[in-house]
Amino acid sequence: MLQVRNLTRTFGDKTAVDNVTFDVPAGQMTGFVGGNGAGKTTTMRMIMGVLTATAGEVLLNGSPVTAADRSHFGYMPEERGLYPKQPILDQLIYLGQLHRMSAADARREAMDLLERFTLADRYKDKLESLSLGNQQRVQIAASLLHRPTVLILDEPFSGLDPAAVDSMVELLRERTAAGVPVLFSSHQLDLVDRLCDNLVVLKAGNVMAAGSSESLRASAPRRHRVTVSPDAGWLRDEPGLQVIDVAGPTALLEFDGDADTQRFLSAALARGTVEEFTPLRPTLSEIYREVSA
Ligand SMILES: Nc1ncnc2c1ncn2[C@@H]1O[C@H](COP(=O)(O)OP(=O)(O)OP(=O)(O)O)[C@@H](O)[C@H]1O
Repeated sequence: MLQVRNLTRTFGDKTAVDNVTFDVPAGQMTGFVGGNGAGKTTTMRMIMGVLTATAGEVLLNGSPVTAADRSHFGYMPEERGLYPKQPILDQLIYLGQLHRMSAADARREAMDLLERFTLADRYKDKLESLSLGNQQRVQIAASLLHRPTVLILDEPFSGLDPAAVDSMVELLRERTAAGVPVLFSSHQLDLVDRLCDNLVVLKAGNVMAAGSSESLRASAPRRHRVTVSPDAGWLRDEPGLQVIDVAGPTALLEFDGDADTQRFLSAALARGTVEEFTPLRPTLSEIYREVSA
């Protein structure tokens, strides 16, 4: 487990990251979301040690993370840093060797990753000859090559077509299942919904919500959709709930924390027919919108 504890970073008199605390559990994918300038990249840079923290610390399995630990991390930085003029495979092998892989192992792993990203036949090509999306696939291969113990990925999905997103998702799921903590930032909330076991929401350098998807969903407002007849007008006067929206016989209700939904259902049945009474599970993107509003 990777733990971020009270991380803070100031630039002059601006606090970009302000006392940020969250966990990236082993074997889970943690989505890191927040608007432009929220502080995601700055936090990831501090986790990787490429930027010093003004305060706070990063722990790996309970101990302060060391340079040796970090050398086993996989990092996909915001500023993609490969060499445009070098052939793809050569530079992947070189990067693997920097992580103490043998040339043969690095070649095997690199070709396997290129295969999965349908780039195997381009292995001799210079990086700059690839489309931007394909360059991005090579960047991903570079961060996964040495079988990292922790993955820190800054916007790994940006610029990928749906097929590449699927390959990336499959790869990340494999690594996660093998026990690797994965933290990735994204503005693509549909992907975050699809992938995340955990979510961290940052706004102006502060954590607005953090935790497992289940706990965040459980602590979100309890909403139900109800369809009643002959009319839904009486709902507005019902205690213990707010009517968020009404369209004809169907209403979106938000119950107070301690309200008894079964008592409400009995009351509704006493007034007529209840066609539908459905608890709504909020999506992570709805939770994100709620907490960062
Ligand atoms: N080197 C720097 N010098 C001064 N300010 C910086 C520096 N790096 C980041 N900042 C500021 O810190 C804040 C957080 O930026 P950061 O890049 O971490 O946000 P982000 O959440 O990754 O945003 P985006 O989604 O747009 O990539 C911003 O206001 C940014 O301008």
